[in-house]
Amino acid sequence: SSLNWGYDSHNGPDQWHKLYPIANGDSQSPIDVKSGEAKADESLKSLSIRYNSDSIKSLVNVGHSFQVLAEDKENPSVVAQGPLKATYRLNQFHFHWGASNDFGSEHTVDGKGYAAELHLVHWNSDKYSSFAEASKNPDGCAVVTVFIKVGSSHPGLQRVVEALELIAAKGKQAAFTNFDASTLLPASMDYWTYQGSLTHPPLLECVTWIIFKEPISASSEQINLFRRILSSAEGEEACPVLANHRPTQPLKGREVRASFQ
Ligand SMILES: CCOC(=O)CCc1ccc(S(N)(=O)=O)cc1
Ligand SMILES: [Zn+2]
Repeated sequence: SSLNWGYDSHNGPDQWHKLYPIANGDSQSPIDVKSGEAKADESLKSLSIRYNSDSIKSLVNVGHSFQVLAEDKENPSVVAQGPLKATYRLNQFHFHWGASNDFGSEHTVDGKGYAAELHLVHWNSDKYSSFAEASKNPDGCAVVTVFIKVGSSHPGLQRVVEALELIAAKGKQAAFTNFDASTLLPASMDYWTYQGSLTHPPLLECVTWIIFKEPISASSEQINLFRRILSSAEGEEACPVLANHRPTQPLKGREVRASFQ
């Protein structure tokens, strides 16, 4: 039976390798970004991000987290350029958080964790016909990543966190439209990039990671609303998702490049 993987001691990151041996692979994510060892690469172009608010459709509780789903068939939201050699379509975005605001991000920078981390998940629609197909290839996916630190309330995030009460229980889905995901991006487009994997099962090594250096801010109340997401279904004893971040993985010789000096 497929392990109902999660983030508890009995089904968490240390157990995943039993059903997903790639967990111990050579190109796993997240990693600790050592800023002094990143290679400044002038050939890295600036990112081209075109998000349109009519491609965002719904919000779903997937048990260990929630996802904002994008319609990725016609007039999609896309990312291109930067380290990418193709156009990648937005499939969904989601967040990772921890039990306290002292940690919760998946990637870290020089050992420092943030309170949360936003992942905007895209797939290579020049070469593949779906996320599932793309995820079987090293050039299949691109995840644009934004660190979230605790500070002032984030206006763009407020619509997302207010909608979470509609999908408190595992499996719940709600309409969520007319949302401009670009409001969640930081002002600076400086980023690090490296080749890695999905950060939870199936842990496929299909991701070009693009990590913005500048975090956005969210209030502790907004981040607290993430923790009201339940891994339990309606009618079951409520089990809040207090944390859903994988520990950093060995770099195993991979290079991290920086788009800035
Ligand atoms: C091919 C089926 O794969 C899935 O459904 C997993 C999707 C999945 C998408 C993104 C990520 S993350 N945290 O690395 O951005 C993990 C897993
Ligand atoms: Zn993620």
